[in-house]
Amino acid sequence: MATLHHLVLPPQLLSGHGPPPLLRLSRRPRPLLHLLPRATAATTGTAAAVSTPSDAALQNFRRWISSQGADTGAASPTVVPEGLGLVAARNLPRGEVVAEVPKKLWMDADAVAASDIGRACRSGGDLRPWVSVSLLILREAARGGDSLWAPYLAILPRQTDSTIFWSEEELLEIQGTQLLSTTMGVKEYVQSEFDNVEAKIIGPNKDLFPDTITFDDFLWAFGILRSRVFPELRGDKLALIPFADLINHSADITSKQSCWEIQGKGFLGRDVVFSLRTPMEVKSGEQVYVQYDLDKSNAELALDYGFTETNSTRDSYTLTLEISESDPFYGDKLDIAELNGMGETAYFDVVLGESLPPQMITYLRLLCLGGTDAFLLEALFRNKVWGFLELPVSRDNEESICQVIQTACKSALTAYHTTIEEDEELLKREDLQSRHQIAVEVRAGEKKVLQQINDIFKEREQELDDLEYYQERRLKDLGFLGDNGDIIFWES
Ligand SMILES: C[S@@+](CC[C@H](N)C(=O)[O-])C[C@H]1O[C@@H](n2cnc3c(N)ncnc32)[C@H](O)[C@@H]1O
Repeated sequence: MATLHHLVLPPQLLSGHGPPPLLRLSRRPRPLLHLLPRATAATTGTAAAVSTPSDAALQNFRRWISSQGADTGAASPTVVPEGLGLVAARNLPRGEVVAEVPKKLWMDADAVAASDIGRACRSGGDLRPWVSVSLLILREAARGGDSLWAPYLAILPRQTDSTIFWSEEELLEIQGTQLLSTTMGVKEYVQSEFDNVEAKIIGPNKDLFPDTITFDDFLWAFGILRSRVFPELRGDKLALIPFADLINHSADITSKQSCWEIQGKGFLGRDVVFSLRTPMEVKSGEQVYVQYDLDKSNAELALDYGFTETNSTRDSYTLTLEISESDPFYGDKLDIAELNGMGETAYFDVVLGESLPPQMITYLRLLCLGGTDAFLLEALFRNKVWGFLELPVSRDNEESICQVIQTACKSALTAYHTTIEEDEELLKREDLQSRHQIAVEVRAGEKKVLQQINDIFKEREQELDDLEYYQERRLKDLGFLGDNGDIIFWES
């Protein structure tokens, strides 16, 4: 039987009245974040309610970046509605270099290796690049003014509106969403990585990490990387690039062309720089923007960066389909799925206003195959069955995929605590706080996609009598069935 997962709120978020907390006698560790002085003023209004650095910190950062050999004359870090951003210091034609940041300023694996935590990170075994760069950020923050990066660390935000930083109360606004489940999954993953580095690196190296590093500190570093690393610089290439990472996102930029490159400069090209270019012409005094990622859904934007777009192509829902182990044909179905590049579980991202992903219906037909259609699962058909499943197999099979999906969509829709109409009313309000707005946009988007999927299969259910099924196609192929559906006998 096909199963389609919808995601439920973890019990601790369903009620504000859990069991009384256990009394702990240990001192609550003081988070390292107090060492990070991104300052005071909070921007309000339609944009994110983010804190912005003091004038002094910003001036200090500007002085530092140019004194370190970065070429940043084309744009200036400035307070903008999105927090900090880069504002053009002169008219910039499309493709003009906005900044060149030398490698010695990047916070990346090489910087970790060259730093005083390099040896500890190496001895910690196979640390993921983001984990070791996070430790570098935290270590450098703890070194205060002694750190090369102190002026940069001082202007980093303490938080973004990413859902990883939301309170339990704020998370209640995304009850029932896939975003909630992903957020909780990411936090659990970060927690397990934290437990590992705490045991292997932080604990045994008190000389390097004399201040307590809490999970919140580590989550902050993770959030900084997640929101500021250019998407193509992930994995081993992961690097935080001061100054270049101040560039904000605009939905108006739809070019797929990359806005940056890594270049060799100077004698024999030995001086490696990160070169950021403007994807659009920008007038002096205007903010330079880029497109962070055209393929991310609103839920992904909310999780990674803490904002969403009103563009409906960002609304999506991931259907998870799986061949149940209790299915009497489990082995055969799995074999067929694997032969066709799929597995026991398949994920399909359905986007609002777009047709269903290729192979979704084929996979669904496989999941629901049974009864008198089960002969198609026999070894004899193994190499052809996927092709057969691309078209309707039988009325029973097609009816059951329609019902499975409609039941699953309806069940997923009941997990949300508001209707699409209620969400749309809320979105008309101008006083919505940024996190509330993100929550409403994501949950409304998910529900619209679920509704769309439900409607597609409801409509299909009405058409079951008009579809052509495997047996008819087969008879036609063999020349036994006329176009109007009558059986052709040799005698006639
Ligand atoms: C790469 S940083 C850009 C610099 C950042 N604004 C700062 O103050 O340091 C990405 C973060 O900027 C903010 N941001 C960027 N583009 C935005 C947008 N279009 N709307 C709202 N916030 C945005 C989000 O907080 C995001 O996580």
